[in-house]
Amino acid sequence: MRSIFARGLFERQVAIVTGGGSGIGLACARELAYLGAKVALCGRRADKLEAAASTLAGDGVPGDDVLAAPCDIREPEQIAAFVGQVLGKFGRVDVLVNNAGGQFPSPASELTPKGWEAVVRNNLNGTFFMTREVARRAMLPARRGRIVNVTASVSRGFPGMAHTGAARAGVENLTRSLAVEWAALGIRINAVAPGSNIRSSGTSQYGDELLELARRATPLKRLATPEEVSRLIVFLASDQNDFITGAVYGVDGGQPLWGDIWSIPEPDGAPGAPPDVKG
Ligand SMILES: CCC/C=C/C(=O)SCCNC(=O)CCNC(=O)[C@H](O)C(C)(C)COP(=O)([O-])OP(=O)([O-])OC[C@H]1O[C@@H](n2cnc3c(N)ncnc32)[C@H](O)[C@@H]1OP(=O)([O-])[O-]
Ligand SMILES: NC(=O)C1=CN([C@@H]2O[C@H](COP(=O)(O)OP(=O)(O)OC[C@H]3O[C@@H](n4cnc5c(N)ncnc54)[C@H](OP(=O)(O)O)[C@@H]3O)[C@@H](O)[C@H]2O)C=CC1
Repeated sequence: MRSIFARGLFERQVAIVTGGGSGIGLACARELAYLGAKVALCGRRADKLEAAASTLAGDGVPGDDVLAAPCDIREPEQIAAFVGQVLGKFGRVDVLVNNAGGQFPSPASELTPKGWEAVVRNNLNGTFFMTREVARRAMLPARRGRIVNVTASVSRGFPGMAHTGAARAGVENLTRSLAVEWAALGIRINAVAPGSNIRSSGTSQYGDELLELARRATPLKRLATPEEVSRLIVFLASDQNDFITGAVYGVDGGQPLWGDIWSIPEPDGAPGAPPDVKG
């Protein structure tokens, strides 16, 4: 485990990382723990969380400084129980990384109400309910806290995954609203938007073909690691960040600026045909 930040940066702090069992979330949890934080991870699958706890133990993090417990962020009762567990064990929450999320590819016209809702609940509702719970029970009473929402690169829309595009855009706007509502209350809240070019447990499920397409559509012409995302999240989550709030940062190698980032059919009509202008 390595970090560009000084050991002890998060000494005596407690950090929740949702989706901390894999990928970007696990990279954040490892870095935060390396820098001195006590970390609480959640996800739906207990086996992934157990493996993550073993990884942290392998990094030399004392078992007492780690809590890894199942919690589906789509279920507000599970969020309340999880936050209660964290407060019961550690007594405070200084950092919340809302990283859990995901979706499935589908043409918008094929999305069922259930599929749409599953993705909006997973990304927008879950992020808000976790944030609200942590803020009310820990950060607002303490008048301090750092929240980082992990979204996705959706500034050009997300054709082929409209549900997640809408949900992530919702999280970005939520980030701005809460930044202002809670600015005077010691809380800073920002968002980090990875491109589809981070090689992780998440993107591996989309296959090598998509990752190669993403690489080619990236001006920097390479994929990134979860650790390259986590170091920005960790900075925004630290007390060293006091003057940035309500911001959304891409970690994407310039991908939103150029190229086709996602393989879907051309819109209806002959590719390249000029619009049918009458008159
Ligand atoms: C590459 C681009 C950049 C992004 C990268 C990343 O994000 S990396 C991170 C990537 N990591 C992740 O994405 C991980 C997290 N993502 C997930 O767990 C899922 O995408 C989830 C959010 C839909 C929850 O899933 P779940 O199984 O718990 O959900 P549920 O049982 O509640 O079902 C609700 C309804 O959703 C529908 N539906 C579901 N799947 C599909 C599908 N493949 N196909 C079609 N439809 C699908 C279906 O209608 C289903 O109802 P049904 O027909 O069954 O009655
Ligand atoms: N890698 C990339 O290129 C990109 C990633 N992102 C986003 O970054 C975040 C991390 O992704 P990444 O690490 O790559 O992928 P992963 O699939 O490895 O990470 C997603 C994590 O979220 C957890 N999770 C998903 N749904 C829920 C839920 N309802 N409740 C609790 N936990 C949940 C998963 O655990 P479990 O299965 O146990 O629930 C998993 O640990 C996600 O929000 C993802 O959408 C966005 C754009 C690009």
